[in-house]
Amino acid sequence: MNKQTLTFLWRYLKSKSLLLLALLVSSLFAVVCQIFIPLVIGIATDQLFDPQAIQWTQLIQTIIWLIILAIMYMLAQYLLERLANNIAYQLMYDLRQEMFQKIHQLPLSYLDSHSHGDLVSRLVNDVDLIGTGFIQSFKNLFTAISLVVGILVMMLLLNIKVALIILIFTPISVLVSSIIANRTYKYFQKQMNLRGDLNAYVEEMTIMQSEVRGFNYQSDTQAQLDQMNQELHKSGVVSQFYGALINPTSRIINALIYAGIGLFGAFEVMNGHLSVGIFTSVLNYAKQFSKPFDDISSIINELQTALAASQRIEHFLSAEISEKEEATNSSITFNGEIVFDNVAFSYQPNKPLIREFNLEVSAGETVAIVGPTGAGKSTLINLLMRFYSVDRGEIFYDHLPSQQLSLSTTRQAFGMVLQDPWIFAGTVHDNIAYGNPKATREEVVAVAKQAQLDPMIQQMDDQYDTWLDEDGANLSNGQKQLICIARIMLTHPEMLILDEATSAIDVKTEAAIQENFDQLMENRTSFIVAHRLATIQSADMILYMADGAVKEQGTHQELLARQGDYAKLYNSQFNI
Ligand SMILES: Nc1ncnc2c1ncn2[C@@H]1O[C@H](COP(=O)(O)OP(=O)(O)OP(=O)(O)O)[C@@H](O)[C@H]1O
Repeated sequence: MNKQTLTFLWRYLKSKSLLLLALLVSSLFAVVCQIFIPLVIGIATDQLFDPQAIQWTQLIQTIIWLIILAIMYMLAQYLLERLANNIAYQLMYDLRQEMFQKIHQLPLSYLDSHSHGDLVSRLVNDVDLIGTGFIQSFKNLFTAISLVVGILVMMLLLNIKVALIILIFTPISVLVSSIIANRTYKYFQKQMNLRGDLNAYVEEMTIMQSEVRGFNYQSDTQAQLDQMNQELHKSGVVSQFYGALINPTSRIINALIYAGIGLFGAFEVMNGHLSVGIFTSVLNYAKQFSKPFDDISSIINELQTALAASQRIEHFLSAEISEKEEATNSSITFNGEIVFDNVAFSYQPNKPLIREFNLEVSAGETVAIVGPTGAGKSTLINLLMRFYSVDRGEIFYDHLPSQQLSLSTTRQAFGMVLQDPWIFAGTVHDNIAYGNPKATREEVVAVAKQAQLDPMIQQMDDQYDTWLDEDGANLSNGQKQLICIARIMLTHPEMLILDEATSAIDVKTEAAIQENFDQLMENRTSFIVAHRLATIQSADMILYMADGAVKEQGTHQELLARQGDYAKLYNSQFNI
C-alpha cells in the first residue's frame, strides 16, 4: 500500500475525524456484543446440560442477557452502516467539488492535452470507488481486526492451549494473503487506467458519430473498441484471478485450524479441562475467528481498487494550476485601450508561434484580424482573454499590465462570441440571459430581435420557454451562433470579441445583424476575427496575419491601395 496515497486520503478525512471516531466506537461496540454472544450461549448450554438440575432463574437471566446483547449488536451495526455511508458521501462530495474546481484552474493546455473522457472517469467512477470502496473496506478491515483481537483475548481467558494453536497457525494464513495481495495491486491499477481509456474512447466516438458514419468507420471504431475491451477483459481476468486466489487459500488454512481446535477441544472436554458449554463457545469463536480472514481477501481487493482510484485522483489534483487569483483590483471600468508590447507565445516550447508582437489599440477602436488558417488569429484572442499566459512581453489593459489585474476582472470586461457556439440544456430565455440572468423577458426579446432571432423563436413550440438540448442538438449551427450573439448583446460588455461569430450564418441574415453589431461596437473596443471580409471593411484597423505575425496593417482602403496579401484575399473573395 502506498503511504503517499493514504496521506492524500487523510487530507480529506481529517475534517471528518469525529465521525470516524464514532464509526470506530460503534464498530468496537458491535464487536464486543458479537464476542459475548457465544460466551452467553455456552453458559446457557452448561445450564441446560443436566435437565434434572436446571436453575430456572439463572437460565432466564442468561436468556435476557442474550436478548439484550442481540439488540445492542443490531443497533451498533445499524449505526455503523449509517456512519460509513455518511462519511463516504461527504468524502465523495469534497473530492468532486475540488476536482471540478481544479478543472476551472488548470491551464487550458492541460485540458487540450488530456483525454476528457478519462477526466470524466476520474471524477465520476474513481470518486465512487473511493467513497464506497475505501470507507466500506476500511470499516470492514477495522471490524475484522477488532474481532480477531477480541476473540483471541476471550480464547486466552477460556483456554490458553486453544488460543496458542490459533496464534501459531493464523499468521500463515495472513502471510499468504498479503503476498498475493501485493502482487495484485499493479493489475488493479492497470485495469483502472484501461477503464479510463475506454471511457474516453466511447465518449469521443459518441460525439463524433456523424464523422464516423460519414467516413464509414463504424467497423474500424468497433474493432478498436473490441481491442480495448479485450485488453480490459485480460487485465480484469488476471487481477480477479490473483484476487480470487487469496480467498480459497486462506479458507483452506482456516478450515484446517478449525478442525485442529475441534479435535484438541474434544480431548480437553474428555480430560475435564473444559465444560461442554464452554467447548461450544470455543468452537463458535474458532469459526468466527476464521471469518474475518475469509473476508479479508475481498476487503483487500476492494481496498486495492479504491487505492488505485485515489492515486489517479491524486495525480489529477496535483497537476500544476495556472489560474490563481492574485491581483485585487476587481472593480475597474475599462476605457478599452489595449497594448501588446513585444509579446511572444507558443503552445509548445519548441514551436514558436507569435514573436515580438506589438499592437496599440485606442479606446473605442474596431480591430479586424484576418489571414489564412492557422495564422494565429484565435491565439491572439486567447492571449487577450488570458486563457494562456504570454511567454515574453506584456499586454496592457488601460495602461495596466495584466499581472495587476485579476483574471476575472480582465475577462469580465469582454463580451465574447466564438466560432463554436455553446448552448446548454435549458430554455431559449435562459440561454440568451446566461450572462445577465436578471434580464427581464422584454430585454431578452429585444436582443433576440436585434440578432434577427425572434422570428425563429416565434415558430418554436413554446417560444422563449422552448427547451434546448445540451449543446443545442435541436438547432442549426447558425441558430446557435445567433443565440450567442443575442447573449452578448444582453451583457453590455466594455469590450467585444467576435471570433468568426457569424461564420455559420447566411449572408442575408449576417447583413441584417450587421447594423446592430455596428451599434454594439460603437465606442467599444472590439476585436473581430473574420474570414468573410465583407463584414470588416469599416473597421478602424485591419491586421493581416500570417505565421503568427502581422504582415500588413491599416484601414481597408489603405490595404487595398497597398496591393499586398490583403488585397489579394479581398479580390479573390469578390472576384475582382
Ligand atoms: N491548443 C493548442 N495547442 C497547440 N497548438 C495549437 C492550439 N491551438 C492552436 N494551435 C496551433 O497554433 C497555430 C495558430 O492557431 P490559431 O487557432 O490561432 O489559428 P487561426 O488563425 O485562428 O486559424 P483559423 O482561421 O483556422 O481559426 C496553428 O498552427 C495551430 O495548430
